Amino acid sequence: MPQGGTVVNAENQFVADVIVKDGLVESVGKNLKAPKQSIVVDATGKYVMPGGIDPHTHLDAEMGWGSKAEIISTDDFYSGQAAALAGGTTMHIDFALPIKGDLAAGFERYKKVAKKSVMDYGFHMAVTTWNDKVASDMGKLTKEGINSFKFFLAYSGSLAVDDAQLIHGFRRSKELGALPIVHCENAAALLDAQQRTFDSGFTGPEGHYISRPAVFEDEGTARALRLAQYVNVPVYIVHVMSGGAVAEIAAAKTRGQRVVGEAVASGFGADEAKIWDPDFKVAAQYVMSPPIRNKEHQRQIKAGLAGGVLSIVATDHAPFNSTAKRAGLHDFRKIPNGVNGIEERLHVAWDELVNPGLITPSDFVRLMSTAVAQTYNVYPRKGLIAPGSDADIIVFDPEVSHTISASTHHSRMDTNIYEGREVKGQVVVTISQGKVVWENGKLNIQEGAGRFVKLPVRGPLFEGLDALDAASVASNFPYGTPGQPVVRDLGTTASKDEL
Ligand SMILES: NC(=O)NCCC(=O)O
Ligand SMILES: [Zn+2]
Ligand SMILES: [Zn+2]
Repeated sequence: MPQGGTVVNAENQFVADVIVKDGLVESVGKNLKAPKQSIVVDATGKYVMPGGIDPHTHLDAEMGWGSKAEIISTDDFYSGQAAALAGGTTMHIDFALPIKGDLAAGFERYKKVAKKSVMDYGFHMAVTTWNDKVASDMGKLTKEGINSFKFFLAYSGSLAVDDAQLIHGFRRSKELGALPIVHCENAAALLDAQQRTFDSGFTGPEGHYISRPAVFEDEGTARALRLAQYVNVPVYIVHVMSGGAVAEIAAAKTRGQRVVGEAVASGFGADEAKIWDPDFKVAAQYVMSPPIRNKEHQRQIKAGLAGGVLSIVATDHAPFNSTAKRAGLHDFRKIPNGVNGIEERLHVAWDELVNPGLITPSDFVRLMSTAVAQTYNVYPRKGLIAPGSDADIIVFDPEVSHTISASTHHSRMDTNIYEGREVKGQVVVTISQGKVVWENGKLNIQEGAGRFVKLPVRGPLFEGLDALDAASVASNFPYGTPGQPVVRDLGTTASKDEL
């Protein structure tokens, strides 16, 4: 297996050989003798890293994301994962969506469509309403390998929850030791701004950008964080796209909250001006929510990643091809929201973060793989190159340049938001479950070889929360006995004006 390369884990990097056996890393060290029949990959002068883990994808997603049209995303679990492997991602966590609010029915559908998988995957479950069955299904799903629940504060009328439902969801997630995940935007302000923007004649994709100013994301992020503080539950903020949201997360962490901030490659590696392109096909592919913002926001997101305020880089790969995007030809509110990224994530992040010296290769491994494995409690099985860990490994050549294009990518998308971008650094070999699945620009994958990775609840993020609970109870009872109601003599007969 990889010989002579520089092994890079989140904590360190060192020159070593890696021996793989039966899908696991057997040994890591210098001058190891490769067992007979084993495949040797010459990694001299290259990096050998844990396979990427993308915690935010929407394959075979039966939602138009804001467009309300029942549109299915262009990549299914076969094509999306093929693209992932070609880009060095060896596991992803997809968002199972409820069917008419029914979590159990939604999860059954996703288990079926995932059968065509070629690599390991997990699931989050989205919660889009609140009732006793939702609360009960959340408990059942944690027994089936789901340890995180998604709440959208946007997409009114389809996926959005209100504050009361969010508080219920936070409380139930905490009870279960499951991580609540939030899409943060202000739904009411969005509806107001979208209507006013459309009425002002901005019906094209640029109307999407105009009607989702950063303040809506900043407010939604602050609200989600404060309600998580109220419930005292760890919280994961998806696709942070604004500098204000980065600042809200930094403030929450400073006051002691347990927050995982997620960036997405498009949030710091795509050109926000393209949504103004006169060609609808070009512009519409950049419609995602929250929108791709300007270079100053992108700078703050990169600083957040380099400085540890943001912990993870994902993609939010929600691929809708140019035909699907035409649902909003005359009304930007009907354009299915989403961009590609599952194949480009490592390349764009390396080019934007490592090549300019903002982060080290070890930081890169942490952001792209290790922090995801730790957040979702599958470390060190995943996210590490060490004996006993899964043999999900990539060989990365930092010297090779290549150009990103829909004409060569492995997604079924007919567009690519990074079209024509030249990047320095490329995944040249991907090993998944101990097998070489990507080498010399060729995939060698097998439908059905993918495994559903059950994600355990009550990971490290939930350790010691009760002590915090006790402290917040005490701080709410500056007088009297914490937790004890005050006993008063209210007399026995109500006065006549009280009757
Ligand atoms: N982000 C986006 O525009 N589409 C995917 C759905 C979501 O994550 O909001
Ligand atoms: Zn979202
Ligand atoms: Zn998403």
